[in-house]
Amino acid sequence: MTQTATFRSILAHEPIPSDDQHGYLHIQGAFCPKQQRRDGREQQEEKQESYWTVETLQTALSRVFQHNFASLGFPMAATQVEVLDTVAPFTKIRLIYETPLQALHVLVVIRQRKTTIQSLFQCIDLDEHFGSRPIQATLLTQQPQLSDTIAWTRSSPPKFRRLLMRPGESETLLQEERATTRFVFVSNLLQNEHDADWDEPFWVAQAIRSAFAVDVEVFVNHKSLSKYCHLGFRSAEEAQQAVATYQGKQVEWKWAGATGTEHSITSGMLFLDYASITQRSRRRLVRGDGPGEPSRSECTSLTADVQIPGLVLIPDFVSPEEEAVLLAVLDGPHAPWAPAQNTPTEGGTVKRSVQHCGYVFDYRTADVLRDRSNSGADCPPMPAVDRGDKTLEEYLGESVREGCGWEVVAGVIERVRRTTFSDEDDGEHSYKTINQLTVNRYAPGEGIGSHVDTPSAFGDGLISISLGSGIVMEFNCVQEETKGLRKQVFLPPRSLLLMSKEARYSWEHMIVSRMTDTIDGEVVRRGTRVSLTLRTALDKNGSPMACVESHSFPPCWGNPNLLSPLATPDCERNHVHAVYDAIATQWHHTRGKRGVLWPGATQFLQKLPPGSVVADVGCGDGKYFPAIWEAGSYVIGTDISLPLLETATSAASLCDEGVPESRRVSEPRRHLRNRPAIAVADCMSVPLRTGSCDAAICIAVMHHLSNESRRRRCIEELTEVCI
Ligand SMILES: O=C(O)CCC(=O)C(=O)O
Ligand SMILES: [Fe+2]
Repeated sequence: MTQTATFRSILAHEPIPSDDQHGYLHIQGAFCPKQQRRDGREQQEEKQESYWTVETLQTALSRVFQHNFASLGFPMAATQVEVLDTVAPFTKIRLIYETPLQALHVLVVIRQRKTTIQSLFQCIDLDEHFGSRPIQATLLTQQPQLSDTIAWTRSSPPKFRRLLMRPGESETLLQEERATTRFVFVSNLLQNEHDADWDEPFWVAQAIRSAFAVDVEVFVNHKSLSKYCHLGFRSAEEAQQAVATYQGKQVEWKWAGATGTEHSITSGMLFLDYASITQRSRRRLVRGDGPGEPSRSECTSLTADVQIPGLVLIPDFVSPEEEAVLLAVLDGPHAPWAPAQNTPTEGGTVKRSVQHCGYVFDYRTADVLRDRSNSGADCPPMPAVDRGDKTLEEYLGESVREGCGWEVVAGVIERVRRTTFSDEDDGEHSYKTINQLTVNRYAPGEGIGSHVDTPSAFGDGLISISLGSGIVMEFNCVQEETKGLRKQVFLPPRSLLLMSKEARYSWEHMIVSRMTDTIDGEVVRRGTRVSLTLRTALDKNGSPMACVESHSFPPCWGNPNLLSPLATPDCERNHVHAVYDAIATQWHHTRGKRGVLWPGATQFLQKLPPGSVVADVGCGDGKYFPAIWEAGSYVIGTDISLPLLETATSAASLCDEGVPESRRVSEPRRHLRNRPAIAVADCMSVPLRTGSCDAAICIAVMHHLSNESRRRRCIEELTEVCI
């Protein structure tokens, strides 16, 4: 779960009518039908095309919530259902119940059963495809005067300070309030971090409210329940009073559980501080994006007008024919889209699809995964040209004519490396060290959050080629003097955008998630855009990483085995297989024949019923064969090293010369050893039928497998031959 997502569990963030004792429940999700995309993933229906309106949704939800649906376990009907959003995908719904306790019951049902939007609508026989994610449910506070829309951002040093601000508050006011805002951060909530009862934000909120004995909003997130929370008091004075009273004290948290049982636990020594302002919200204030403020500036299509030093737009960098071939391979049915990854910038996961070549960019850590042999860091190499005597353009032309998609990707990358970009102030530059490609696919409505590409991960010179639909990219200045300045640039299809120097480091770039762009006054509907982002991944010293490339296509990424454990990594080939092949004979004489076995393994073998068939995966020179035979079982041995297996079959291995007495096979069992059943095989793919063995052993093999997915795969294989 990402930082932003954790704040989903904020309690009490919506103003509600002040009248009564009703219970208010917020449910969140995408309450709008989804289309199945070609790649099988879900896509929210485009709002313009959807028949699904606030009214349809309101009617459907009323049917769901104004009945007691036994199948869903809702214990009571809501007295009112309100759709709070006015546009698809309608994410916020408010349910009003007769009493807070009723609302609480429904909350518990939704959370415990992980109720999905699909299951909600299924029960009224709505024949549409909705999301399969659990609904998020939040109980609303009874203190309407406290809440406003609140902006949270990630922590910035000092660690626990967070912003809580109300729209319309001026920066000066916030600055003044800084010392004593009405918002307070409280840490050390628990003496014992693992207090089992304290596991539900609702109880936490209840206990804190009753301990502070004044109306207070409680902001907790699931991950930090045991550690900290934020409190919103009605005034700075009340906050001040609370800080003075509770600083360094221990308090007794008391709450009534779902069944009414009283609970109580003791806090740690509380630490309280006022919440502070973060940069992001400051920027919002500077650029005046609050309610009633002037709306966004219009987009200019020419970078010349935009004037961000280091920003260069080259129209028609790829030809329409090249574009068609590129789209066919990158966005076709076999496009190797990576699994969704977490990104803290966009509230959970990257919504658009992404592919990486060369090195994976990890959105969770905002860093490049430099060790390609780690699990999750495995991705196709950079496609490279192999053009013989042809010029690059001849090679590209031929590849386009023959529809060789990967060759065209490789050729275009090479064209970028050879392009010289000129800069009035700074002379000429080219980016020959490009070693990383990220392909982004933006369906209409999808975008990318505002960011500067991690400077320690990528060098100067970020290049983005747009294919398919054009799009407006927005630039937000983060340089101190001009912070908050914002410019928009239209990136036409087939153009190349270079962000270098100031444009790369002092401006964030983003693509707003929306269905249309306003380009020079005209509203233009977005289509699907596929972009190629080319960058130079850096090592920890800031030098370009090696370019991992291949000119055999398609690069080894037959999706869905993008991270296939089946391919033997070079490190295993060179440092395991080759070594055992080379030392097989010595190994057998110095290790195998000495017959030193692991007691755990021999005990296991002895416990097997006589007559069992045992797979010895990675059997090497058959060191365990005598123990298996001696236990009255049969063995089938496999190993990747033929020389090692040869020693298992050699006369030497079958006679007892040099073998300690205790490891020799007794006379009645000798016949078993005459013809050991062995095969050269990779333990990633054991050539034995499912369930054909009674037991499997795999001794001193696992540590030779160089990543987690390969180790897991080996264990799966072992299990499979025995089921
Ligand atoms: O799609 C683009 O043009 C930009 C992508 C981007 O900014 C990124 O992947 O960091
Ligand atoms: Fe970027």
